[in-house]
Parts: sequence; structure tokens; C-alpha cells
Amino acid sequence: MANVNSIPTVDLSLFTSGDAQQKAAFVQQLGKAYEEVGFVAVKNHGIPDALIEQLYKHVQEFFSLPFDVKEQYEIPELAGQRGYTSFGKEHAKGFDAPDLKEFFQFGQTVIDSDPIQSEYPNNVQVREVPKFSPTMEEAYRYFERSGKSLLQAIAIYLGLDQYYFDDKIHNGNSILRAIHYPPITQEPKSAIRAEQHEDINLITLLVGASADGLEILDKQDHWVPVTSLPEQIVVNVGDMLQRLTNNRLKSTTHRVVNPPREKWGTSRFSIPFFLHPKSEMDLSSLQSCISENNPLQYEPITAGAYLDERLREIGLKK
Ligand SMILES: O=C(O)CCC(=O)C(=O)O
Ligand SMILES: [Fe+2]
Repeated sequence: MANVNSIPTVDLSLFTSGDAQQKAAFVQQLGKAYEEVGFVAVKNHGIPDALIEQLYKHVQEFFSLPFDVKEQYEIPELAGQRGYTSFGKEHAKGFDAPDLKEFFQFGQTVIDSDPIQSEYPNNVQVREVPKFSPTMEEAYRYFERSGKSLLQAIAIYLGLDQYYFDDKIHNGNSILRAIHYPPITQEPKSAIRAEQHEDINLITLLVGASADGLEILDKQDHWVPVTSLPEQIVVNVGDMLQRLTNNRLKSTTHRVVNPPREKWGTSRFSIPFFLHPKSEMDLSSLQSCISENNPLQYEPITAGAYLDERLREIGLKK
């Protein structure tokens, strides 16, 4: 990735270990960035570099397995929510052509006695790459922790109690998705690897993808490449948070484009963490985000019902 940021940068350590003034400054920077751009690059995000390196290594090992091995880990009844999803299964909302990607999804493991456990299917263990699932699980915990801090800052920005989201995301339905965009072998029908879309969840945390290609749509309707430093993660607002805030925080449209011809021969890997609350969370817009200038835009819905609706729209759920 290029060494220049095209989105605002924030330093999470100001929030997690700074003094009161630094913490307040972080809250304002993050909130303003989410009102204006919807995307930030986060440094000192708390996810160890060595873990990210291991994660990419095992993810690449998994995708380089033969197709008939990967296919054993595909479970259509689970709508792609756990295990492997092969090429051509997912398309963006409103588009027919499938994205040029295969992916693997890893979900929540409940370790306390919360009965919510019965809502979640088991994660899929990949026998051929023994360290794949344990590394996904370890990374999942770190993403949850960083995401929780970011949501605490967002809660303060919205005038809510700092811990407003904590119980809503504890044992939540988050997904760690490892994606492989294969090399391009012939003149592609379109210049797009993943068609434009908005994420469904509260926030998405994305560790440095292995190649350029991610772009966001700015307010002037221009596509702007997202660039961040290797030690940063990109964190964006999803539709659930946009809905909760009655469009005050922006779920910005984004896509992944093909590389220039000289890089067609290379794969692209990326590993977004989609932070979801428990399915029972009420996504009704907050009263504090409704005003004469910004009248209520959405019907009330729970996170679970909303996710279900969206999975049907993108072709994962029938
Ligand atoms: O591959 C990327 O960099 C982003 C993928 C993405 O936007 C998504 O899966 O929702
Ligand atoms: Fe996305």
C-alpha cells in the first residue's frame, strides 16, 4: 500500500491509555471523521503485528489448497456464515454479477455460560492447516477488543454512556472473513473485484490488505483509493451504525478494483472483521439523532432481522 493516507488517521492509544484530554480529543477526531468520511486509519490499534503476519500466512495456506479440499468446508445451509464460500456465490446488493472472490468466515465462540451459544453454528476446523482456525480465533478476540474500544469512543461522541455498546456486542455475532481475490488470467468483463457496497454491521476493522484496490466513494461521487500505512488498520462505519444514528455517522460505499495489467498475475488477500452485535439488539434510531433538520429515516428493526434481510439481498441466504 502507498505510504500516504487518503483517509483521516487516529491513534487508539490516546483513547485506551491517554489522559482525559487526549481521550476527549480522540472521541472528537473519530466522530468527526465518521460524520464526514465514514472511514479512518487507526494506529496503535492493539492487534499484534506478529499475529497479523501469522494470520495472513495461514490464510494463504488455506486458499492454496486444492479446490476439492476447500469445497469440503463449504456449508450452504449456513449461508456462508461459517466455513468456505467458493467463487461466484456472493454479489453486491443490486448487482447480478458475482464478485471475483472466494472466502472463509469464522464466527463467535462463546466461552461463558451465555445461552446465546445455541444461536451460533460451530466454527469449521481446517484439518489440512491446523493453525488456521486457532489463529483466526485469536485474531477474532483482538479485533473484538479493539472494536469495543472504538465503539466506546463512538458512544461518548453520540452522548451515550461510554459502555452503551458493551453488553450488546458481548458474545455478538461478529464475523472474521478471510478473502482471496485470485489472479486475473484473461481480459476481465469488468474492472471490479468486489462491486460497490456498504457493510451490514456496526463497524468493520480491516487489517492491511496484501495489495491496493480498495476505493471509497466520496461526497463528490469520486472514487478515492484507500491507502494506509502497514501498521495501521482501516475501520469504517457499517449500515447498522448508520441506521442507529439516523444517518449521522456514514456507512460509506466502497469497492475493490482490479490491479493494473502488470499485476494481474498476483492474488489479493484481505481479512475484514465485521463487528456485529447480538441479534436481539434494537437498531431503532437514537432519539438524540432525530431532529427537525434530520427527521427519522428508518423503521425499527432488530440486528438479527436486518442481517437476515441483507443476506438474502446479497445471494448468500435463499
Ligand atoms: O477486500 C477488501 O479490501 C474489502 C472487502 C470488503 O469491502 C468486504 O468484504 O466487505
Ligand atoms: Fe465492505
